[in-house]
Order: sequence, then structure tokens, then C-alpha cells
Amino acid sequence: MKNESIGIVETKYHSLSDDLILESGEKLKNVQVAYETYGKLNKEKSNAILVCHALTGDAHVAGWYEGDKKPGWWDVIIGPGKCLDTEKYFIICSNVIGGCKGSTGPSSINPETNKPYGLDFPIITIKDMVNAQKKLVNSMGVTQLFAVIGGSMGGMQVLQWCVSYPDMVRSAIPIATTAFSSPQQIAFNEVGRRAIISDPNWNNGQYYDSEVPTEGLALARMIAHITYLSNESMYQKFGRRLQDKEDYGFDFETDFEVESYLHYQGNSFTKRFDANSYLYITKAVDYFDLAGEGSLAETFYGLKIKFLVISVDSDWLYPPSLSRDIVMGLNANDINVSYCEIKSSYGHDAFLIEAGQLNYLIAGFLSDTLVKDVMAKEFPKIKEKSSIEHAAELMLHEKVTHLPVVTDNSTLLGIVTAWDISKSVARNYKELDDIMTKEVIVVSPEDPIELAARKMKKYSISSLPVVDESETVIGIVTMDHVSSMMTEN
Ligand SMILES: CC(=O)SCCNC(=O)CCNC(=O)[C@H](O)C(C)(C)COP(=O)(O)OP(=O)(O)OC[C@H]1O[C@@H](n2cnc3c(N)ncnc32)[C@H](O)[C@@H]1OP(=O)(O)O
Ligand SMILES: N[C@@H](CCO)C(=O)O
Repeated sequence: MKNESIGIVETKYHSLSDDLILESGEKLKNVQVAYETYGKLNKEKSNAILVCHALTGDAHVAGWYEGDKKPGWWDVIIGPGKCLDTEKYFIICSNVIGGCKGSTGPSSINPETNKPYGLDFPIITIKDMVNAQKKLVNSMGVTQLFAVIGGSMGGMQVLQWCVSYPDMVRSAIPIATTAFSSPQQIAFNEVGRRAIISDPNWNNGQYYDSEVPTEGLALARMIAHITYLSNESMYQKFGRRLQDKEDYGFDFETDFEVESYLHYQGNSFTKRFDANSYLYITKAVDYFDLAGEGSLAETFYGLKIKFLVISVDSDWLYPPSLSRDIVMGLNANDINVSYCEIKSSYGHDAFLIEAGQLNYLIAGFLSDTLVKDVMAKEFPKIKEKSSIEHAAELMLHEKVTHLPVVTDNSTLLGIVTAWDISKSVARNYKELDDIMTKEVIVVSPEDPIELAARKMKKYSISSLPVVDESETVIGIVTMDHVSSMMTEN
């Protein structure tokens, strides 16, 4: 096991029970979603964080496969003690549909022909990807995600989650992304697609039992990879240095280090990616336009999600101005949003590399947890003037040891505990009023969970009613809720 790593991990597979109805109106049958999870889902299922991957990523976001030389693609921020701390959070990452790393995509077998789909695979969108993820998340019993996070195309999925399933997202972290694909981004994707389509081996997408279009795919990646770097990082990495030679070759072989590097990036990509998946996924990215005919301010209307929007100062593919547009749309709705720009010379791919800044920003944002973020909103309470027997029955039935005593309007009058019930038996009390504590220790929904924890410790109590300004009980927070979310000091 490596230091600070979650160690050896494995990919799992979930088969969707229903067909996936796509945005295009087409139906995708027998859909499989490849995913990985790390950490432990808590009893309340409230600590799940969904990581959405970028264009060529996959479900293997952290940890190691047996025998591998490199860990998952975002291992720098996932694991014990890192910002996506697996001691606190339950991390989920799935491969997008349309992909080639275990989720159903163009290289999967079409149940109607028993052959790989190829171009018979339907066009998919970012919204379709999110719909498949939602089914996976629901299959785990998770009804609200503590956070959804992702960079680049992953960030588009984050934004789509917030708009498609606002009640399922507590906080959102879109990084180095945009709310719509710009003409320049579409242009680069189209050049990449044309490189694939122009490769004779592409054969209209039917190459699975013959030579694959590696030349076209490598060229597509070389073009795209340039857009993931910055001019400055290219100077830093290569300058004008020559590759394994002292002088120019005066031919069309490789002269410069940067050429050799791009060939390497292109070739290694063909070993891990399917050309048709590249076509489908880049198309999904191009179609992404969260606001459509409307404005972002209208699109974000009514969201109760807390946002951390991050951009990279040297990213010219998804420049900070596009992130600031997202922030403006959120600000127009008074939505809680923090915005940070990573300082880096790496360009767009900095979101995969800048471990220190990412860990600092994300850990700070996630640890800023309030009582309302973790409290149980459905909980048993008992009306004033109820009998002690009724309170005892309710406790047994609901398996709780604390019951807020309330008026018809849910105003808090007191609290009765299992200990109070034993006292009533021993001392022969008959009325709830005789045994309940009237000076109740409470917290407000806007209090930080650290305050709830301190009160529980100080008064040796394991459960606190949450009351709003009008003394109405709106939730209950227990030691379990709090301890699963507390930052360890
Ligand atoms: C985002 C997701 O969801 S997952 C997808 C993320 N992964 C990728 O995109 C993989 C390809 N991308 C990269 O490698 C990216 O550059 C990063 C961001 C992941 C890594 O960035 P860096 O750490 O700066 O690595 P860098 O860009 O310098 O590339 C290093 C590789 O280039 C090779 N290389 C460096 N110089 C040269 C050269 N002159 N000639 C040939 N190869 C070279 C290195 O040997 C190294 O190879 P390795 O990856 O097999 O070890
Ligand atoms: N380099 C990353 C980022 C692209 O946005 C990838 O290949 O997915």
C-alpha cells in the first residue's frame, strides 16, 4: 500500500434496471455503468461525493490497480487526509455512458445485432450522462449528494446535476469548465473528429474486428493535448530543445522535444481509448449549453446549492472568464458561491496536477459544514399532553432515545429522553410535562457542525433539536451526523 493512498481498488459494474431514455428521444437498452467507490457510506447516507470525469477519464479516479505503475487520475486529492478524505466521505466515480472504460458505449455489444454498436450507438449528451449517474447513485440508496465535483467535461456534468436534480446536490464544485461550449472549443473538437474520420481504418465506425484508426485517434489527441497546455508550460517543458540530436535533421522526422512529446501523448492515448467513444463524447461536449435560449441567471433560479467555482489562470481552452459567467449567473440569484482562480503555468490540465491548491481550496470549502447540511429533517416528535406510554412506544418504534415535545405548530416545549421514561416508572410520574426537560439545549440550522459537537460534548448529550428563529423544530442532529462530517484535528 502506498502512502496516503486508499490502496488497491477495483471497478464494479451496475446494470440499469430500465432503458435509458436519451435527450434525443432514443432509448438505450441494457445499460451498464462502470464505477468505483472508496470510503464508507455513513448510516444516514449523507456523506457521498460524486466525482465526474473529464473527456478521456474513467471511473478509476484514485487508488491502485494491482501491478499498475500509476494510481487513478485524481489520486492527488482523494484518500485519507486529502481534501476528498476517504475517512470522512464516500467517494463515487463512474465512467460516462458513451465511454470505453466499462460503461455502455459505441464499442459495447448492441443487443439487437450482437455486434459492437459502432455508429448505431445513439448520440448522447451531458444530460444523458448525468441521468445514468443518477440511477447509479439512487441504486446505492443515496438521495442527496454531499458534493458533486469535476473538472472540464466533469464540471459540465456538475452544473447539469445542479440543474437537473437540484434537490439531490448539497454542494457543487465545477472546475476549469463552462456552462456552454464556445465556438473555439467546438472547432478544436471538430478537427479531432475529422482526424479520426479521415483515417481509412475508421471504416465508418466498424473497425472492431480489423485494424483500428490509431493514426486518426493519435492525431486527434495531439491537437487536443496542445489545448490542455499553456505556451509558458511548453517553454518550461521543452523550450526549443532538440530530441536526441545536436542539429536539425533537415527532413520531416522528429526534430524538437515538443514534437516527440506530442507523438508520445498521441500514441499512448490510442492504447487506452476508443476512437468512436472520442467522437461521441466530444459531440456531447459540443452540444452542452446549460442555459440554451435563456440566461444563466434564469437557469440557476431557485437553487439552494452551495458552490465553489474554480478556474485556472493559464487555461486558454476554458478560460476564467467562462467560470466568472457561471459565478455571475449564481450571484444574480443570491446563491452561496465562492470563486477561486488557481495560479498555475500548466494551462487547462492544471486541474489534474495542482494538488496543493486544489486540496487547500476544496478542503476549506467542504469542511465549512452547517447543521442544516447534516441534520435529519424527518424525525419523530411528540405532541404536548401526550401520555408517557405513548412517548415510550414511539421511542421503541422509531428506535430513538430523544423526542422533542412540541405544540400543534411544532414549537419546541421540551425534550423527553429514554432516561426520563425510566425515571417516570421509578417515581410513578404520569404526565409528560412532569418528566420532560424544559430548558432544552438546541442549535440553529445555520450553526457550524463544530458548535453542535461542542454542545453535545459539554452537556453530554447525543442528540440536539434544530430550531429556527420562531422556535419551530425543523430537524434533529445526532452525534452520528456530526462525527461523520467533522474535520479531524
Ligand atoms: C481528466 C480525466 O478525467 S482523466 C484523463 C487525464 N489523463 C490524461 O489526460 C493523460 C494524458 N495527459 C497527461 O499526461 C497530462 O499531461 C497530465 C496532466 C495527466 C500529466 O501532466 P504532467 O505530470 O505535467 O506530465 P507531462 O505532460 O509532462 O507528461 C509526462 C509524460 O510525457 C513523456 N514525455 C515527456 N517528455 C517527452 C519527450 N520529449 N518525448 C516523449 N515523451 C515525453 C514522459 O515520459 C511522461 O510519460 P508517462 O506519462 O508515460 O510517464
Ligand atoms: N486531459 C484531460 C482534460 C480534458 O479536458 C482529459 O483528457 O480528459
